[in-house]
Amino acid sequence: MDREGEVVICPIIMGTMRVVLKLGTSVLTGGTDRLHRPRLVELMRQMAALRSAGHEVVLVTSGAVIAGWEALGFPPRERTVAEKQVLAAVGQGVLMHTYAQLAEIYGLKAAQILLTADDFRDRTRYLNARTTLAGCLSRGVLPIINENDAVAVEEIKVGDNDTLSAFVANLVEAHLLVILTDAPGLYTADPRTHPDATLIPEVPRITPEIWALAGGAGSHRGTGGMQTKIQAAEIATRAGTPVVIAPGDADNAFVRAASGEAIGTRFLANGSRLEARKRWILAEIASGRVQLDEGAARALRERGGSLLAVGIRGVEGKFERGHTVRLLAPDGTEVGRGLTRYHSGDLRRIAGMKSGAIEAELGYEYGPEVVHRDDMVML
Ligand SMILES: Nc1ncnc2c1ncn2[C@@H]1O[C@H](COP(=O)(O)OP(=O)(O)O)[C@@H](O)[C@H]1O
Ligand SMILES: N[C@@H](CCC(=O)OP(=O)(O)O)C(=O)O
Repeated sequence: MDREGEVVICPIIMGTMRVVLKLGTSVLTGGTDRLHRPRLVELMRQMAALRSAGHEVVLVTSGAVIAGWEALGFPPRERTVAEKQVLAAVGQGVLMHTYAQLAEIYGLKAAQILLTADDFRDRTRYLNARTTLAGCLSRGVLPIINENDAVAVEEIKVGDNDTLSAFVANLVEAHLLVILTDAPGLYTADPRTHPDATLIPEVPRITPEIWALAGGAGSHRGTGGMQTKIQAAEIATRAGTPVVIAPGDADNAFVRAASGEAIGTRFLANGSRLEARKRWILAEIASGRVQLDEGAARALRERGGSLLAVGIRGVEGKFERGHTVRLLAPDGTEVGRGLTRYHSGDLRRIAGMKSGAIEAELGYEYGPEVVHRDDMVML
């Protein structure tokens, strides 16, 4: 294999970039019911080309369930959760073995990292995952991530790998997230059902109109269709990471997207890159909702204040101290997200109270700020 020649086709990108690549089932199968090996070879070649040009690549890959289907011979459709988990458990091994072999061809070592929602919710696990990923990258190892489907039940799952890839992009503070799929990008409507739909090359901001473009779940093999891809773009761009959704079968698609070439749809970063702690707050799955009154919403938005109990009108959901909650203005818009210092039961009791009354009500207090400014991300 002419590796030298292949590496040359990666155009020069200034500085070192850390790029997260997400490969959906649709790309890995090429529309079939099994892993499409030639396609995997080609994608690994592109990852190796970026690495050789001095960039860091983190792969988030689907494909465990489909590989399990290939190995065991029964399809995932209409199977119980336990049966799908068997497919994923068998398939993940096959998938990883395939990647490890391909990586070897290009002189790369691959590492498997399986994550679930708890790894983003729990600060210690989050930091552990970050350390492992950083260690892999600094040693030139290619981290290959999937959801830990074999053990994750619905309640603790991220649920789809588009969202997982955005969480990972946050975790590693990526400069770019590239999502390769079987569509040429975001279209004005689902191109499967609307042949006259056209490509949207750039999305400066994710508005309700953009959300409305996403049809339901995509192919019968994929999980979330375009909806979860827009959700991923929203999570990543809010933290300052641009996102490209591009066709996995296009020539050199990953390298071109990483090089800034116009391919697929590019979602521009929303503001500057967030600091690491705030990325964690954004990446975390919000456990509850706190409704603010007009004055509190204004204090947070205009004066950069912390949230005090007196400005809280209502509390929804069950959450512990230190969990992320959504902060909602009276009109229902999300003002921001932050780590709460009081659990949901306590917060219901002290909502609307002046700070001085908290201790008398609860018998203790964790300070006047329910969500401190330093633990908050404004949206
Ligand atoms: N507005 C849209 N633009 C492009 N594709 C869309 C749109 N709405 C829905 N889709 C569907 O999303 C599918 C890709 O999602 P999915 O099947 O989950 O792929 P993957 O396995 O790559 O995650 C496309 O095949 C397409 O049919
Ligand atoms: N974790 C699953 C894939 C879940 C998923 O989101 O799939 P896809 O929509 O194809 O990216 C698997 O490995 O089969």
